[in-house]
Amino acid sequence: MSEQNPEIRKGLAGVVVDTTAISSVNPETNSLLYRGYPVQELAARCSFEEVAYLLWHGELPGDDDLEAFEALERGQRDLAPNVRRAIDDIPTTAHPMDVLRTAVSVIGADDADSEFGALADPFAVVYPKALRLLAQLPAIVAYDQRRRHGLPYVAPRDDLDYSSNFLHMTFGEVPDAVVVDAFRVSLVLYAEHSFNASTFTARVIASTLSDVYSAVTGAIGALKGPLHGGANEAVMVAFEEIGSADKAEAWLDDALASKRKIMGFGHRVYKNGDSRVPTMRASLETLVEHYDRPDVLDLYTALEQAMETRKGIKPNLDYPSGPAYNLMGFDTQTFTPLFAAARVSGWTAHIIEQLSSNALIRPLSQYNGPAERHLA
Ligand SMILES: CC(=O)SCCNC(=O)CCNC(=O)[C@H](O)C(C)(C)COP(=O)(O)OP(=O)(O)OC[C@H]1O[C@@H](n2cnc3c(N)ncnc32)[C@H](O)[C@@H]1OP(=O)(O)O
Ligand SMILES: O=C([O-])CC(=O)C(=O)O
Repeated sequence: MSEQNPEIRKGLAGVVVDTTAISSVNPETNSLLYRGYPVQELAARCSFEEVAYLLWHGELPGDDDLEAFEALERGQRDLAPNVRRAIDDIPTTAHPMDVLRTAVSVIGADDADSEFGALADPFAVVYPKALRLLAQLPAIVAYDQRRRHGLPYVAPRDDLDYSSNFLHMTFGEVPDAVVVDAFRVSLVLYAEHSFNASTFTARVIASTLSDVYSAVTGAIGALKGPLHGGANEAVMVAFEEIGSADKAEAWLDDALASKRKIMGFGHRVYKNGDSRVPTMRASLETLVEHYDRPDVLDLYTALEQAMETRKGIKPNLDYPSGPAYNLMGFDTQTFTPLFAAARVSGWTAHIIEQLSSNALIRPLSQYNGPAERHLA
């Protein structure tokens, strides 16, 4: 690369910026591996807790490891009173991702030992904070949805697994097993995806030796955008705009004519379909059957087929997860915070990895402003 004619890759498209042992996204084989395991196998057989453990530790837990891990996670699920007060002070006109971002900041400001420190052992420094955030994000997300409906905080239950407790704290009861299972699958699929925009944001912030909470707060900000995690919310908005399957084609033609991006379709890395979609679509199908809502699947399929015909672009994970979260009873604006609650496992695994072999992330740019000039 010469200074005169540097190769510029807008959006870092196709640029390999570092190595990672956490996950591998393989568009050629349409596969996604977490620490070597296909995500479909993990989604079929593992709890979200086991997957978070795998991402952080590099191996699946044995029985004793899992028991100890679950005890730690279940023991820290409740929110401190000042975090709840901070949430209460935020107007309900604020987006739930803004609430989540703020609540994580408050948790970080409460941690008297928030700095990375000497970095002799990044895992030892980051892991307890990562686990605390993983345990507390459901309480923030659930409470925020409830207060918007005038409902009180529901205390966590330590006899429930992560997914069941999350739903219990949101809805005040644990729904049928089929619903809990679809929710668990979504969390496993959302947990990790290599150097996506929010994870890269977390790594950039970690690379300056800032702190875990700043890195996670920044990642939440990056995830909020509709080109990234915000798309699951935007999918539902589009479904509501369309209304029914018979209107999907006309809606799409209008949207494309006005140069709109169709949310939940396309991907920077997968150009021939997102490896996670079939698994999440199968879970959506179980929900459609459970709630007897074939209209949802009809609309899903109609828009997917129209998009394939018009643009040849396939859905990403946000496409099936949006309607799935809607059927479960989550508010549309709560969808991206659910993504964040799962992805905090991946973000923090990457923060540990970044710190374990750190280099300040600071690329170059080519200047194209005015030539040197001087004050008159
Ligand atoms: C879990 C996740 O975060 S997955 C991503 C979630 N985001 C979305 O669903 C938002 C909608 N999708 C998009 O905006 C894009 O597909 C992105 C941002 C995800 C990927 O973008 P890129 O890799 O930069 O692809 P790019 O934007 O260059 O698209 C290539 C072409 O396909 C078109 N295209 C890509 N996605 C879409 C879409 N969803 N709707 C309409 N056209 C699209 C682009 O307009 C572009 O067309 P052009 O060459 O005529 O200009
Ligand atoms: O990898 C990406 O760019 C976006 C994505 O699918 C994810 O973060 O899950």
